[in-house]
Amino acid sequence: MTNENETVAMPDMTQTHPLDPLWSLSLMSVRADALDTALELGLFSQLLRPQTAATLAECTQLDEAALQALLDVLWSMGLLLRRRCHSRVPCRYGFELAGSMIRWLNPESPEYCGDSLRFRLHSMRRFGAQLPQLLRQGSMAPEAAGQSSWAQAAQSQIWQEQGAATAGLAVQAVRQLKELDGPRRFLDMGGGPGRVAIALAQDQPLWQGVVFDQPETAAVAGQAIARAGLSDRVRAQGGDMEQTPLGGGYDVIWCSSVLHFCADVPKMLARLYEALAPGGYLLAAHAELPDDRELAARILPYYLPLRMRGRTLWRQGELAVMMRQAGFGRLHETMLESYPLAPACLVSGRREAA
Ligand SMILES: C[S@@+](CC[C@H](N)C(=O)[O-])C[C@H]1O[C@@H](n2cnc3c(N)ncnc32)[C@H](O)[C@@H]1O
Repeated sequence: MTNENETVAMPDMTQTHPLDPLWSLSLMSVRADALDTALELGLFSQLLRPQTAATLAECTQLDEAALQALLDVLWSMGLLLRRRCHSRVPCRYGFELAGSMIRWLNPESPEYCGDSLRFRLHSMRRFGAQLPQLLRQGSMAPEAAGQSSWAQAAQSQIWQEQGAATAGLAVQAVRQLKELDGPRRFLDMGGGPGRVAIALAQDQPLWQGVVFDQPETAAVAGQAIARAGLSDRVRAQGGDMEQTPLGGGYDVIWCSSVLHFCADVPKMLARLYEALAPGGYLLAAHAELPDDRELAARILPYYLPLRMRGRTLWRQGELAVMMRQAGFGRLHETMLESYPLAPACLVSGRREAA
């Protein structure tokens, strides 16, 4: 109820409302639930061929009217194609998984990402629910993600995200390096399940490589390397990156989303520098806190849990400065727009030839 003295906002009919970005948050949450539900119920594999809500309801034993409404939402999200079946009323539509989504959402595809999508959604929601408590009580324990959870992640979401994005980005970054013809050696530091290393070895048939990670995760990588038939050129090594000898003479070290977990980053960068052969490159891909607000909006939500665990997200450019201080030359920064979940900055640096 308003009284005479209260004012009423007069929105501009032709513009979106200033509250639109906040209203969108609730709508986004429904979209996320729609995707989560479709993945949980295995709807996308049923939608590899065209289906109406009625035929899909019959084979899935789901409610037709509810399914119709869900399919419309999935179509509006660009996940399904929708075609009108007949020119009659009420009109019927056939739905089918959109061609651009088949590689990510068909469970039979080697690039299937359904588990990682669901995992990220659920873990972000769990974290979000703890926010008030975290603000009252202070940071979460830094070791909330212990060795076993990294090994588990390596078998599911990290494997899928490496297949969807990280491995391809690493291959492209390595191809751009100069003076690296012939047989070379690479290290994937904190490489998780090893899909990046597998892709690098497949792209560079003369190269040999090592995936270094904590022992339980390195075991997961070792199995993947064996399945890929690459055990003669790539091996997995278990250890603690800050303590265990890393070997030496590497021509390329790839290191993505790992340095956040180091207690002493300058010391770790010095170790990586020492592990390189003269003329070798470190390629370090990590999210940074950008100065640009819109870019920050894409990055900060994903890294809020990490920061609340007391881990560091460097300000834009800080990693490059630390690399320079560690002795790296030819520093170059590239924004990786298609890094999993949020953009990251790839900083490359060279151990200059003696
Ligand atoms: C966010 S994941 C990144 C995995 C991979 N580099 C990628 O970009 O997909 C971080 C990785 O660092 C590894 N890691 C964390 N602390 C480590 C340590 N002290 N020694 C070795 N590896 C560690 C984890 O086991 C995990 O595989």
